[in-house]
Amino acid sequence: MLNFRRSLPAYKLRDALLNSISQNQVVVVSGETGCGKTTQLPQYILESEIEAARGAVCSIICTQPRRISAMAVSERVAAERGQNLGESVCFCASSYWTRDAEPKVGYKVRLEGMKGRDTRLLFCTTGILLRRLLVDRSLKGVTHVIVDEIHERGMNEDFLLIVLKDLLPRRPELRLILMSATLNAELFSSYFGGAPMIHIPGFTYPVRSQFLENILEMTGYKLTPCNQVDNYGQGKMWKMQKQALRKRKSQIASAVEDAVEASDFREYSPRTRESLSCWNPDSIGFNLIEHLLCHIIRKERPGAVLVFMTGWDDINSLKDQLQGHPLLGDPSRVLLLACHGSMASSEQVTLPGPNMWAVRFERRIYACSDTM
Ligand SMILES: Nc1ncnc2c1ncn2[C@@H]1O[C@H](COP(=O)(O)OP(=O)(O)OP(=O)(O)O)[C@@H](O)[C@H]1O
Repeated sequence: MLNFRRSLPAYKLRDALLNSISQNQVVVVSGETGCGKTTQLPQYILESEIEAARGAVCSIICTQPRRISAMAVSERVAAERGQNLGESVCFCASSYWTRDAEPKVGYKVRLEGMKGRDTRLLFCTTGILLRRLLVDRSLKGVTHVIVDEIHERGMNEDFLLIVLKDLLPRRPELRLILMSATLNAELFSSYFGGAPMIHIPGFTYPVRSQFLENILEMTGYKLTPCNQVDNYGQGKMWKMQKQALRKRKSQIASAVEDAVEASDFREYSPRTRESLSCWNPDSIGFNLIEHLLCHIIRKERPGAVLVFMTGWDDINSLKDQLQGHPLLGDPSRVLLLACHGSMASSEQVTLPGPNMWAVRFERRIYACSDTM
């Protein structure tokens, strides 16, 4: 585990991050998904506090925009530290901490939580920290606040930043660390009076972008005017009709059509060019998704696929369609998972068996890191 932690891009900047945090009240940290911001930086701070003999008095709060990430991250961090959430399994390298006194990792989300007297690193939702601020305006005893995923710009997150900015002059020893993907770091830095920015370079996983034309070329799938209307089942005929009869194009659809027209796609096969000429950008295209999933599952080693949809209706209808497919609907090979904020957290965390594929449907693309 230690070797894995050291292999993450964040580790190379550990000292620089800690130095900057000790010298500045606010620091903005950015880096690509998976570089180790969420799981590592809070631990670096905790470890440096332990090294400075402040482990028993530090209190680090790391906010997450969603319940599922607060819970999953705390579990992961506890596991990396050889702990179970809320209890201590002490094989700390230093013998300084007795079993009971070892600083622990916990989480708190609405109506659920695992934290105790010795919790020094707490993952919680933004809403939980806002609620605490209602009754404890100066965050008494808190030494570090880490606001993660600030680029998502939710109402709660923005409001939290306003409240924290107001609090900082009254708590000069409090440290605020803002973490974001690469987007918008400057914006947050300037909001906090030019706070220093640290960028963690490097990818943990290689990322390749494949656009529609590449997918059509790769899979040989042919789009026709008829196979792009999705089946929402008998009860939802209105949705199919809306798709088929839509007269006014959305702004995005018009922009996409203009871009498609402007490009001649000369390097692609006639089949792909023909498909693109009749593509309806307003349609989600369940059939294309089904075809692509089959292609991935047949060609690649077992793994996971995330499919982002626009809403619960789409998620359910697509899942229904795939369940009837001989390959995708085979529960011994593929685990189909629908995920939505209204579902219980236990339902959202289901793991596939060995050598099985997991295909998970999500509504929000920015939730992908949690799901991974
Ligand atoms: N629950 C987990 N199980 C296994 N590995 C995990 C888990 N959580 C994180 N990891 C590993 O730890 C690495 C760092 O994850 P971390 O969440 O800290 O990255 P990040 O930079 O915060 O990404 P993001 O911006 O998406 O939150 C990941 O690349 C992944 O390999």
